[in-house]
Amino acid sequence: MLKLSNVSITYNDKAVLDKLELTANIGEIIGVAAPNGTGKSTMFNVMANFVKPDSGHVLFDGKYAYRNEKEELLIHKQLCTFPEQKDLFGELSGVDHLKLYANMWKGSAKHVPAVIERLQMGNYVKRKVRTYSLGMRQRLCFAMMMAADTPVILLDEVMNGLDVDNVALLSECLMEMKKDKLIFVASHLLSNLDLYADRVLFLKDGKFVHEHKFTGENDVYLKIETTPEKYEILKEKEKLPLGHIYLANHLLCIPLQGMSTAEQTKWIERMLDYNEKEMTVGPLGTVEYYDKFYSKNA
Ligand SMILES: Nc1ncnc2c1ncn2[C@@H]1O[C@H](COP(=O)(O)OP(=O)(O)OP(=O)(O)O)[C@@H](O)[C@H]1O
Repeated sequence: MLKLSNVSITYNDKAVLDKLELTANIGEIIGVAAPNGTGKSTMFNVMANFVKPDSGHVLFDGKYAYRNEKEELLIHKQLCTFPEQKDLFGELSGVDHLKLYANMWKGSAKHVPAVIERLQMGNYVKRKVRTYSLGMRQRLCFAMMMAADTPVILLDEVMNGLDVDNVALLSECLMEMKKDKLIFVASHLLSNLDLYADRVLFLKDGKFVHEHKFTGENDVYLKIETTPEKYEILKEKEKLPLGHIYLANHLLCIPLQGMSTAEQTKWIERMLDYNEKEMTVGPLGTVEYYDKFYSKNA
């Protein structure tokens, strides 16, 4: 559906995207994680052709690239980027915004009432946008994208400024929407990505340094909260298994895959002496991979 090939872009002598490769398909939610200023928005801007890469290209449906206006139009009919709050019109109502997006992409606004109902916006959507709170505006931006209902959606910081209930509501909507869409979500709300993403891409130095897939077949780790001092003692006294990692100066992860039950139990018992807060068993999540790639001691 969407393919990036050899995409590079340099700003001020820094390769923000460096020969980036990616293939993504309908039915997927793809999380993109990286610290501020890494290149997530730049990647979306290239996907939407708001920025031309120095080299490489974006291909849709195996045939359309941004080679001319006709192709750009064909792609833009299929792709919607998350509107920014600053692009909303204070003197128009939420309904006006929704109708605008619905008509622009679908040529009809028949589905707008269903969007309003799903996002529980009925009590304020007829008011002028200048009277909305931050969270109300953010929900409207999300609703506009639902109204556009395109097959490809690029969401940059979609959960910004939302309370817990609204994060849960939008997360549910994303899961409902994904069956006939390809959705990208760039977010700093890392554990939220674990809820709905099929895979999370970690961008660093212009490339994806890791792709975390939520396949249900991820490696299982024993995760122990321990101090750097205790970790140093551990390294000396215990022969830690190959593949263990110590994340962000606080979390030791010991791979349990391939160990017998007796061996696994032995490690749990041994770690009781070193554990500071809690000890858990499970796969590494987005937060832990993020620590692995971006914490100061990574
Ligand atoms: N038009 C531009 N001119 C010069 N530098 C730019 C331009 N656009 C982006 N950059 C630089 O490219 C880098 C990546 O920026 P980008 O906005 O893509 O990061 P991001 O990962 O989306 O960050 P954030 O999480 O803060 O939104 C930054 O160093 C930024 O200053």
